[in-house]
Amino acid sequence: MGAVDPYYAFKWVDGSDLECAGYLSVLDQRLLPHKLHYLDLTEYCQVADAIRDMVVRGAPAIGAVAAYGYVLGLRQGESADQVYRTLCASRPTAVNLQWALDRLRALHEPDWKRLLAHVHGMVAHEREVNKRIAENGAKEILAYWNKRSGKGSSRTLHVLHHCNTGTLATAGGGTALGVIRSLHALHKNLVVHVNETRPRLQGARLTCWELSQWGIPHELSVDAVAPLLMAQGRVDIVTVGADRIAADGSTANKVGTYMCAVSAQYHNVPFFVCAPCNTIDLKTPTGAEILIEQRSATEVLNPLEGPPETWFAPQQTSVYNPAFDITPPELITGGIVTEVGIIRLRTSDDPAPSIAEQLQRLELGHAHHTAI
Ligand SMILES: CSC[C@@H](O)[C@@H](O)C(=O)COP(=O)(O)O
Repeated sequence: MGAVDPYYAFKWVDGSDLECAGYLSVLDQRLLPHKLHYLDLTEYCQVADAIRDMVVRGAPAIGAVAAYGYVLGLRQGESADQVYRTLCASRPTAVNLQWALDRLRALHEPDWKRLLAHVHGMVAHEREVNKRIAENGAKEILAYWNKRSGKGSSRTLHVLHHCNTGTLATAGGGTALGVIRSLHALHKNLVVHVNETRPRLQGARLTCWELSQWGIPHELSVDAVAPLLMAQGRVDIVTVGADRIAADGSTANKVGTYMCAVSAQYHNVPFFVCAPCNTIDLKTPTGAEILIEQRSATEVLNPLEGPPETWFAPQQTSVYNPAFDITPPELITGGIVTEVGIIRLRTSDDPAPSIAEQLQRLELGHAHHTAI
């Protein structure tokens, strides 16, 4: 899958002279699918605001963008601690953000230009990681599909996807959507059922847009339709991304993921989580310790930010708006697709080694494989 998209979620633009030392260009995802508009960020607080306001979103993308924000902060002469704290607080659930900032801070590198070179390296690595996730996931799902429907079967493969996990959400070609894209290259007869993903509609606005850019057939439904689609036998597999995976496999992802996983298990549909290894947070033992970001009531009550007559509910309505939910490991029946291979989750009738053990083994195997 060597396709290059005509758009990007973020890009560092080098300065041409001493007046302009370079800046971070980010696609304003709030305006999609109607407008492709890029913002130029030169200060770390602008980066923190862009992450908080979801100009840029998606766990791996905000990790990379925060890393560039850290460089901008040091270039401004701000203290490393201050920049770290501000960026870390911008969105708390996705571990990639903290992971990237921890790595940069640990370098104790005062020269922003050297740090910038380091961040470019991290982003290039993430791009490779995305490619491998896409390859591993497509291979795994195709093997499952061939077994189920007969090798070479031209039957349509129906994939359900929640939220957005494509180029827009990552530093490369995507996680779960990257898998779908690779799968589509191998098995043309594929349809993606896209959940609209209330309240911010990442599925409707972003995933449908990316799938149409890529020429992949898709159909949009409101989130609550997912269990019915499964009951009707119209979903063969579910693939989602992840914002943080605890040591026991519990997965924080966009709210609505858990509903899909419960339903997938009930209907015997394999459920795959696709994520880079740096989304696995072995320091967090279970899902109960994952901090779930709470977002504003406005997102639910008045998403168009219009006059009172366009509000979706009475103005005083009290709102609970968690951005993510937690899917327990026993519901991740397909496994976790990473760049080093597939992690199998412990189920009651199929005990598997811990995630830490599997990760270590897969990483060793991967290092061996790439060395030869
Ligand atoms: C590629 S990443 C997985 C997740 O980051 C994605 O599915 C998701 O939940 C994004 O949430 P968002 O709130 O849009 O940042």
